[in-house]
Amino acid sequence: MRVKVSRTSVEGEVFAPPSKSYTHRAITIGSLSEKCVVRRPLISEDTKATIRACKMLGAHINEEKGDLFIEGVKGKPHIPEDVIDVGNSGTTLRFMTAVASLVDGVSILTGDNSLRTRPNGPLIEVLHDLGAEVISTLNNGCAPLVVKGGLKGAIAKIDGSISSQFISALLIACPLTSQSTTLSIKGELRSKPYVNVTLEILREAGAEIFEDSNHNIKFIIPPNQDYDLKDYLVPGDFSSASYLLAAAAMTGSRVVVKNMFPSQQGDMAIIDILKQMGAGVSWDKENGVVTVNGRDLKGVRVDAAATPDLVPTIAVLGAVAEGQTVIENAEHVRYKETDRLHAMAVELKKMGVSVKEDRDQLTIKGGKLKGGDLHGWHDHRIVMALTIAGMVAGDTTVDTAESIFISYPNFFDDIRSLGADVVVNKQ
Ligand SMILES: O=C(O)C1=C[C@@H](OP(=O)(O)O)[C@@H](O)[C@H](O)C1
Ligand SMILES: C=C(OP(=O)(O)O)C(=O)O
Repeated sequence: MRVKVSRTSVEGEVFAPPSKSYTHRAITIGSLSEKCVVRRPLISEDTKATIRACKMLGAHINEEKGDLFIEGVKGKPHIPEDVIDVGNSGTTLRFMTAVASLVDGVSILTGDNSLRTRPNGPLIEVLHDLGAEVISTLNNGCAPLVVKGGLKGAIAKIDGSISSQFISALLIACPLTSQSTTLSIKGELRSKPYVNVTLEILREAGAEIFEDSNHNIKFIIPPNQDYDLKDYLVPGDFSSASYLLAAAAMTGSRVVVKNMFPSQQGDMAIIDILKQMGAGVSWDKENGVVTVNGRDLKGVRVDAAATPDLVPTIAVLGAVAEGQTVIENAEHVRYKETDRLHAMAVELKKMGVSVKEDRDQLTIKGGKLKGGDLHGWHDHRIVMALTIAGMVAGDTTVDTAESIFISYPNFFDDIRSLGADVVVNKQ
């Protein structure tokens, strides 16, 4: 699928889609509970992968009027009857690898071409230390993964620099084992807010996990716990909303985004980043309403350690801002659906922008964008970021646009409802 984007501004109100991260966790933890209703979940390709995997592991999940009704496995997932295909979803792979480690038997997990390049080494090692056996069939730490259950508690350490999803996965599985676990994080924990999202929902489900952040972060997890996530309303997604807010900021327009209540999402940082860049932004937290008034933007220095999913958005903002934008502490952004630092550098250069790519950062000199035929890299966040850049440049096409179905299926409808001239060509 290819989109053709013409130069346009945006104006109006839109309701942000539900959070992908909260939805994955609510379905997973709901499936490990006895009964659960997940209200207003995100239904997208990635969250469908989690629904599929949880069903394979024994949960019954029905969708009714947009809500998910789950009859769960009460902490005891079943042996899956077939290979679990998680598609493009890294979150699903990491969470289900840990959940499969609780199964009394063998599970096999795989996914699409992109998913099968993503690293899992630290998770595989620590699951082994905790009593399960996980084999990467190609011995490269990537899926396909064969998981032989037997997870028990222990004292273990894990590298936090590649993906926080490893830690979230362990926090979900370990409370259900028969021995206590102490999990220490080696080095810096990147994407930490996502661990806080996990802890928030686990605690809502009644789990007890203690965090000690004195030196390195350490989690102490008592054994033999039960989950009881009864009724969970998924909040709006700040990563998805970032494209709408940035579109207004970049095109000098006014947009109101609703369903933006405060939560544990690190990507709420987009609001401060836009303010620092000079956009007019107000956030009515009580009513969950963010209003952006676009103005001339100036370059900014952003530490992306906690907010990797904002990087494509910040990169296009930097590309139209006056002066230099530096996105630092971003090496983990290379381990996503694609190497997003490289992808954004390549595509912005096609638009005439000066970009310097280092291992851990991008340095962007903002200026005038020129339109072009851009590659979306089969990556939803690259496609959405390039689409809004195209609204400034005009005369732009972006291919592999179907990847928006991974996290924000209504993205083109929403941006068009704000007046953007974006034509979707299904071929
Ligand atoms: O746990 C989650 O829901 C996520 C964690 C982040 O990944 P990493 O922890 O791998 O950086 C983020 O990039 C991803 O989109 C969603
Ligand atoms: C990286 C992402 O998700 P996941 O890791 O679940 O594939 C994302 O949504 O940008």
